[in-house]
Amino acid sequence: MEINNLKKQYKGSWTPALDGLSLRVNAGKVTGLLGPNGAGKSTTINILCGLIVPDSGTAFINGKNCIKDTVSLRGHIGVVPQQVALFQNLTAWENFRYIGRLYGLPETSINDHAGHLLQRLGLEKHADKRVGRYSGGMRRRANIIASLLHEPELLILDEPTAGVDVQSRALILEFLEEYNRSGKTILYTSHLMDEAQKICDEVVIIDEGKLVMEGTPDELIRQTPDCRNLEEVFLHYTGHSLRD
Ligand SMILES: Nc1ncnc2c1ncn2[C@@H]1O[C@H](COP(=O)(O)OP(=O)(O)OP(=O)(O)O)[C@@H](O)[C@H]1O
Repeated sequence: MEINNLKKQYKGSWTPALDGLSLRVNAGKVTGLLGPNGAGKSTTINILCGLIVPDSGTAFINGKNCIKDTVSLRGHIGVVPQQVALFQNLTAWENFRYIGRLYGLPETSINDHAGHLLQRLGLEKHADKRVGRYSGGMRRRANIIASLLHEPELLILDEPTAGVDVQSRALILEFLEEYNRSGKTILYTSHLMDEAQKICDEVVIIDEGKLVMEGTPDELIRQTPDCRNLEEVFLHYTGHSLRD
């Protein structure tokens, strides 16, 4: 995945959300897209998914243009948005069957694949409950399953562990590592630096819509004076001022 010189300014906004952002995500790696509030992470993800059109710049996934080839890209990427994107009045099974049909998947493949993922993400006993009755952690896990039904090569997650309990978080991270070991590429955003340091092969730090630093967590920690962990590196490059 490659982004070049992306610029985006929302209508009515004084400052750009993306101000010439360029970055690369290598295939088969877990890459963390990190930045303070308002840095431009969700805007970047939404452009990659074809939900937002940038003012200028390019974005390619597997050689396909994210701005022009949105329909053909859909089969290659799975997206887990910050907000739970499931019907609250339907059960998990009903949601997955509906989403699977939208992707044109055969019924048997939806059943097999969703069944396996429900079990792997600890939801098999709750599959016939309405999603509206799920806890926050269960909703997040169900959201991940929905994004994986079509077995995408690239999985993009926007803060997948925000606001979940320790158990759900541990299971989600373990699952993502396992998914990556099966050869898939993951791009994810988080404000949790210890988590990013643990699971990311590479991290990209952005701020005010621009690239600040990129590299492996170890490289960045070694290169940055007086920093012992990724959180210290992050604060070193993005500063201590609040982004209210
Ligand atoms: N729909 C919108 N209309 C106007 N401004 C927006 C819109 N969406 C985002 N912005 C602004 O664009 C900038 C980048 O926002 P974005 O949501 O991409 O940042 P982020 O890094 O994902 O932040 P967070 O960590 O808080 O989720 C912010 O200043 C935000 O207020």
